[in-house]
Amino acid sequence: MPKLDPDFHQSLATMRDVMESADCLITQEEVEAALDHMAEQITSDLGDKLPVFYCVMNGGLITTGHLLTRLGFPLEVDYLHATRYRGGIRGGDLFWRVSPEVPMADRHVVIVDDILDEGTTLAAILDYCHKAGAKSISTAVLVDKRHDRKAVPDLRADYCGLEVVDRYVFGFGMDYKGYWRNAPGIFAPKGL
Ligand SMILES: O=P(O)(O)OC[C@H]1O[C@H](OP(=O)(O)OP(=O)(O)O)[C@H](O)[C@@H]1O
Ligand SMILES: Nc1nc2[nH]cnc2c(=O)[nH]1
Repeated sequence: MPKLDPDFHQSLATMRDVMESADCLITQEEVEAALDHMAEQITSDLGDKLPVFYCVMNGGLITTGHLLTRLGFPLEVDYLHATRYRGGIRGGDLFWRVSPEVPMADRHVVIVDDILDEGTTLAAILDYCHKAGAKSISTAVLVDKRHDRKAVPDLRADYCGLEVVDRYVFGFGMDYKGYWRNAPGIFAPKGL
């Protein structure tokens, strides 16, 4: 019989406990309503522009999927992978893992991410889009975290679903130490 790995069981128990004891900040119903509203605004602004949507992996995956199925107009989808938290709960230098494949030049570009926190990630991606010659650049984030530590003062997304308090959050694409991106709503670990 194979030996059981004690670290595995410890991690499983810890991650179950994180979810069970977490505070639910935003319910799935509230997230869905926010996505409906974002989709209406985006449709009205970009519905006749054949835009390209770029998902910021990994966190943007779930927001992008839910948002795109609400958009009833022709669009293209691509992704880019830039990360600065890399499984931790504090941001570091931005690391570009994968650059976009669909060229941005002369296109209406929409960047989709899960969260605008300090804004370092979004600011760097905006810079990339400008340099790549996008015709217009729009940003869509599911949540904006309320605090005064933005990398660029007053940095905002063009389309923002919800605001969250200044706590480390997970769910709907956002991870806690790599886990629980699948949590259906937005949660904060107890005590964080
Ligand atoms: O506004 P900022 O403080 O720059 O943080 C926001 C970014 O942080 C998260 O990504 P992360 O680097 O954790 O990578 P991930 O998408 O793989 O979780 C999130 O998905 C955003 O892209
Ligand atoms: N999961 C997660 N990722 C982040 N990236 C920046 N802020 C956050 C946060 O609060 N939660």
